[in-house]
Amino acid sequence: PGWFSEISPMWPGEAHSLKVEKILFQGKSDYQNVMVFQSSTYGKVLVLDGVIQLTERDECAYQEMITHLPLCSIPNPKKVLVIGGGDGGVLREVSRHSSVEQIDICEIDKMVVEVSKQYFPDVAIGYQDPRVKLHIGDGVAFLKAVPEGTYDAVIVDSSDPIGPAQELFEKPFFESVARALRPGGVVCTQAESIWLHMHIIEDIVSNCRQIFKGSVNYAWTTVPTYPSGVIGFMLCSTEGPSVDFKHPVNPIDSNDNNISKRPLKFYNSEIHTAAFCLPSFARKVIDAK
Ligand SMILES: NCCCN[C@H]1CC[C@H](NCCCN)CC1
Repeated sequence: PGWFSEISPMWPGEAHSLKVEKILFQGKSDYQNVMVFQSSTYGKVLVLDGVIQLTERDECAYQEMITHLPLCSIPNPKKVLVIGGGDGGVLREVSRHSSVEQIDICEIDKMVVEVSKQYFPDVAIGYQDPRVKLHIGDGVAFLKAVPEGTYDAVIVDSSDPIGPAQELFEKPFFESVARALRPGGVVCTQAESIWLHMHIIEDIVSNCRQIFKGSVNYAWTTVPTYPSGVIGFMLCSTEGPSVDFKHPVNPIDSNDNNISKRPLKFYNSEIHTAAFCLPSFARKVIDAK
């Protein structure tokens, strides 16, 4: 018992804390320290290098939004690639889309997959979908090997720019995503917090505007256990059939066809549209022409 505090140079001077009931796992993979603990009020918690990745109580807000914001914005997603997302939560959400035929996932750290399957079965259930193909490796290398125009959607469910995910925030990676997408294809990336990282977001937006010639939008959601309580996403489309991210064209089917059989806890079409409404200090930077 005691408290876990998420102290990081990425959010100086502040730290979100969770009361710990029991530490369930501690290990060191080839890439990072991995820990799982039972919290008093948020269920089990996954921590990588001291940074909270997900809790059982609020992971729905992140996994549902990062998945359905892109997939509900195009009429008939068939081929989807997940970069990162080793916990399997995004796979669980992608599986709700019956139009999807192929789900590739490229996760660099095998320990994250194994630990999630053991301690977060309701998250890792996504791996049970027969359409899922798991590749353990570096997302940048994976994308280089992908034939041009392969995917309808790419979801970049990364950790933060300090550590293994650093290159997933840089220009060459965005260029390789654009090449792997079909015309009018969409990408959704984890894009930090408007309260903490406006400078990182500014760089990401500027790179995306140069690379993605369709639309480029920033959306955000609330995740109480992420620092500042919010996290954002970059939604971009390649040149081709236009994509209006703010008005979903592909509603989530009824819940009978998804692997987890559980209903959506967070996402709906109103919150989809609302997610793109930004406070003035953020809109000034993000929508700057
Ligand atoms: N599938 C869940 C993966 C979670 N991705 C990230 C985990 C770290 C988190 N830090 C938040 C830092 C402040 N923006 C961002 C999401």
